[in-house]
Amino acid sequence: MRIALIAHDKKKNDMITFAIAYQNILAEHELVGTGTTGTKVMEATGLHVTLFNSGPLGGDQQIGALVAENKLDLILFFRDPLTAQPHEPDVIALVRLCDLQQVPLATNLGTAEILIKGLERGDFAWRDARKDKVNE
Ligand SMILES: O=C(CO)COP(=O)(O)O
Repeated sequence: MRIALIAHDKKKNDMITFAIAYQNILAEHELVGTGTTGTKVMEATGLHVTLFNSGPLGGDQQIGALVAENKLDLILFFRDPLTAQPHEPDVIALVRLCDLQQVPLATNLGTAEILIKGLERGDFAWRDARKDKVNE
């Protein structure tokens, strides 16, 4: 599965803690991420993350473009609900595209834990049939 890792600044520690805790599961999958989040996850875990731009510089939109083509299977996007983001429209657009393509999306640590355990259990097998199929 191809997994996107994104975290707003105040949620980056959550993402690093999560990536360390579930490193063994994440290692079995292809990881992509926004610039700063992906770099921090690589430094903390040694896992490889394909990097896109930083979120405010278009990274969310680049990841959204992959979702639009149904090329992502899981998005872990830890949002900060207490800080205004200059690129809020990009954030909303990414969430919308996940809904469009039925791509599982966690916007907080609690949901991410449940989804990653589901991933380990094989609950994402249905994605194999849908992968790369757009708007069906
Ligand atoms: O802003 C972000 C998501 O909206 C995250 O971007 P960075 O990982 O580059 O900080």
